[in-house]
Amino acid sequence: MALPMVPFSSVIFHSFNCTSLPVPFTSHFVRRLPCHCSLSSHPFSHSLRYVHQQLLLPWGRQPPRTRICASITDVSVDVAVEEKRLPKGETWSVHKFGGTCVGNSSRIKNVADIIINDNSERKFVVVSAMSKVTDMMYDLIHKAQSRTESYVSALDAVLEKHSSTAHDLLAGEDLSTFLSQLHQDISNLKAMLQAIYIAGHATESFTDFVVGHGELWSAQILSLVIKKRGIDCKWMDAREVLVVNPTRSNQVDPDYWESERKLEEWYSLNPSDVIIATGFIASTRQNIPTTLKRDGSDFSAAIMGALFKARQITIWTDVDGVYSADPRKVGDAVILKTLSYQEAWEMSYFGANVLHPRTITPVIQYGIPIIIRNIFNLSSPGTMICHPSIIGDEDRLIFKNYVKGFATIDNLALVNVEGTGMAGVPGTASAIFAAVKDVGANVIMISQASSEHSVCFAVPEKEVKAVAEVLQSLFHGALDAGRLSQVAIVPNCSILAAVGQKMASTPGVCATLFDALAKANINVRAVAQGCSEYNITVVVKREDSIKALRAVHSRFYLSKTTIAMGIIGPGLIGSTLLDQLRDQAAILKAELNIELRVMGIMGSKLMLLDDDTGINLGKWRELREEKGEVANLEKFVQNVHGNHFIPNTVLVDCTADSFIASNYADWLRKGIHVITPNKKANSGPLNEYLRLRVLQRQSYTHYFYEATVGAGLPIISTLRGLLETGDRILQIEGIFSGTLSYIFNNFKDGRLFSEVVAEARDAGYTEPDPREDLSGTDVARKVIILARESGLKLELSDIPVENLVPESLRLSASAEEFMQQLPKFNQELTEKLKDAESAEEVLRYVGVVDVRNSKGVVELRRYKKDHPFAQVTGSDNMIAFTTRRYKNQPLIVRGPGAGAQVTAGGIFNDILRLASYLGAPS
Ligand SMILES: NC(=O)C1=CN([C@@H]2O[C@H](COP(=O)(O)OP(=O)(O)OC[C@H]3O[C@@H](n4cnc5c(N)ncnc54)[C@H](OP(=O)(O)O)[C@@H]3O)[C@@H](O)[C@H]2O)C=CC1
Ligand SMILES: N[C@@H](CC=O)C(=O)O
Ligand code: NA
Repeated sequence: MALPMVPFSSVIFHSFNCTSLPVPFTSHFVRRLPCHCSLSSHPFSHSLRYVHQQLLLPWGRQPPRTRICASITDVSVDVAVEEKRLPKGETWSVHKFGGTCVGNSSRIKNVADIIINDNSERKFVVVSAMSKVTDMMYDLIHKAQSRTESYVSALDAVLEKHSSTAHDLLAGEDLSTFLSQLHQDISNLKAMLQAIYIAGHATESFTDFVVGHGELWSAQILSLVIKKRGIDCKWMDAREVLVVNPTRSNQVDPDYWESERKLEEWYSLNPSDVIIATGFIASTRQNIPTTLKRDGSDFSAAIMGALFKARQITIWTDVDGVYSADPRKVGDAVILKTLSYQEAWEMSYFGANVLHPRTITPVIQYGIPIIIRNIFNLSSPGTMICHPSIIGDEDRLIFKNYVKGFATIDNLALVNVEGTGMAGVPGTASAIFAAVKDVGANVIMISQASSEHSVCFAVPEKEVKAVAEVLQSLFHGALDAGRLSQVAIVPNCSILAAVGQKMASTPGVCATLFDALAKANINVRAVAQGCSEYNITVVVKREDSIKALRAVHSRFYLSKTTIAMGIIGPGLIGSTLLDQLRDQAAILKAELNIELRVMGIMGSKLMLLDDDTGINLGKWRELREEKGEVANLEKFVQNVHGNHFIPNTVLVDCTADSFIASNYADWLRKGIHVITPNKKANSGPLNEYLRLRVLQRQSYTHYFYEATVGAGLPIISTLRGLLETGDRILQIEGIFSGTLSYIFNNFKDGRLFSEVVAEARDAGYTEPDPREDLSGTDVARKVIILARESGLKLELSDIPVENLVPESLRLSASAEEFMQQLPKFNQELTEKLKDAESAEEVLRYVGVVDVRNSKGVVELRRYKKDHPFAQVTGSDNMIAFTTRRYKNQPLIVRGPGAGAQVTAGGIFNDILRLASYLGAPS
């Protein structure tokens, strides 16, 4: 056969000899061939035009994408039919709009806008039924088969919903065409439901036929709305194209081959740049209507995307994208910009609101990206699920973070089959899981110790009873004989899964995960790491599930340390600390990724609580006035620690209160870190102190108290450093009181003692009650703290103290009264000063920890004017460590040892130390 000249490029031609043209071509062609004319007598062009016209007739219209050319010889006409095929690939994008997106008239309009406003490429649009319609349709079936007559009124409601939507959106011929189709469908459905009502039963295909109508109507309405706006647009009943085969597990597998063939056929008859198709519904090979089951419309979009080899598929929904964790559980969860197909797969398995895993399958082989976007927030770019190779450089870096998201599955139980008889016995695992399958339980995670002594797996809590019974009965012989020691059930468990590309093969990921859990005081019951490398799964107690999720999320994914803080005692030091936190917050966040959120501030009378993103430190004082409530320590701790989204809690005690200090042990036990400048706990009863230390060392909670000695000066840390590196402390001697240092540095040149004390108090050096300083008790507490730190087991009462408070003022009612009375006693101190001065000496109030002799002392001493202690000025502390290494020349730390700024700075430093212990970058 001679082929015609083919004037078209890059199109597919079928060539026919006119004698062998298939029906309907041949019949039309031959029938209409004018018998009066001989083909050869026609000029070529005329014949061609004629053949062209004739061959188009079978379609009854002009298919613009079908062109025919023919060459005519004396004996035959060679016809080439250009079957302009479905243009595939780059030029198409697939969009899927879920039920909420087309939930009412204005939303349908909005969808039309989205489609129309972007004419950059051809669009294949899959729509679900209007929201709630599928449920309404299932309800019709349910009512009819349970012989409830209200199916008739329920059907009327379906009719009303669609007819009123159509009236809102359409007019003229479009409206009447749609309404007539709608009425026709409704009357067919009525007949069908009546049959179901009579039979009291609906077959699966009847059901599928009925429920699929929601999509038929929404697709028709949307296509008419778009057409009304002047866009050429076709609607597709996907049952004419999508062919699926049912599987045993009540799912369906797409028949791509057949679907593609049907799609091309459909398209050649309905060519258009915008196609609106029904989601959810399909046909079997036998042409019986069926559905794609759960999440069917997403699946429809993915299959169509694969058939078109679309550039991308956009799933329009009502969330901004895929979150790094369930945002209802983790307030800091963020929208992921990208996810690999496998990551999306894993996330959805673990219950994240991503896509059903089967939705991803059709697109993987073509590497078609799926974008999840929020129709109600077009400014959000959404989450792209794609092959890692197509992610841009910036995102690729994020990809390298390895861990993408976290999810939990609750209400599980662990089953642990254990015993020596399992090792090396082939078939044990298979027997276990065959039995589990027989009772219909779903195994969610399996872990077998390499010693083969135990197989442990997780099943839904509601299935565990049956599993336990079947295993007990299966293995009762082995249990009786002792080959198996137990079939144990651990109820109330949850699974926490970390998902990320290559995560499982990257050094340090597991360690960080477990470290985050340990630091949040969470016990791990079982572990499984999929060989797929996309997932690490741990089993934790149900009640720890959210805490575990938050701990790993904040530690890992966000790589920032978020700490919930409660500040107790917003007095001089506490409020200065709050101001410092306020001023430094942005820098900490930007440079160290540390986020400190003050969730509560409590004084002795009022407290201010926040349970969201933390108290605004710019106006906490006003907020306390406005919203402050009666102080209640229990409620305060519960609010700060029980906060929903932050895994780590620290309570900062800025009081001088013994009762508050007596709670530390309880807080540490609860996993709350404690930081304080309050000396009461460490200088209180020895047994309580020792208990606190043991408790703290045994847990993963931290207790820091640098500011208890020398305020912001590094005294405790220096001592710790010496001890931990193996030095031995011989003596610690120093000026430990900022107040007394200030007093004796300024009590000269004829000044009055009481006047200088008042200055120290005004400067914020003194304790809330200055008698604590003047009595030497404050220094004695510091001596005890350092003595105990050095290993001495001393009580406060073991330290002899020289008390500078006049006897008669020791019992005066208040600090104020004491200050008023003090001037009466100036003479006594002035005489001591004169004595010292006349011997060319200075007075210094010192404390000594004599480690070699296990004792301490606090007293007012006289020093020669060239002694280092004589050189101090202002509120300086000077602490000299004499050690085995620093024997001839002591290690000296000197600087201001009291005052609001330096003390708050010392506490702040402890907070940052905690953050770095919890994983903040250093
Ligand atoms: N000043 C300094 O240079 C240094 C001080 N420190 C220590 O810092 C701590 C605070 O000192 P400072 O700020 O000067 O003292 P303040 O008296 O100024 O503040 C004490 C705060 O504690 C609150 N408070 C007291 N009892 C309770 C309670 N039972 N429950 C809740 N809140 C309570 C008070 O609340 P309210 O006002 O409502 O009564 C007040 O806000 C002390 O332990 C001190 O030893 C440590 C090193 C240096
Ligand atoms: N009142 C104390 C404050 C620091 O602990 C002092 O004066 O040193
Ligand atoms: Na200090």
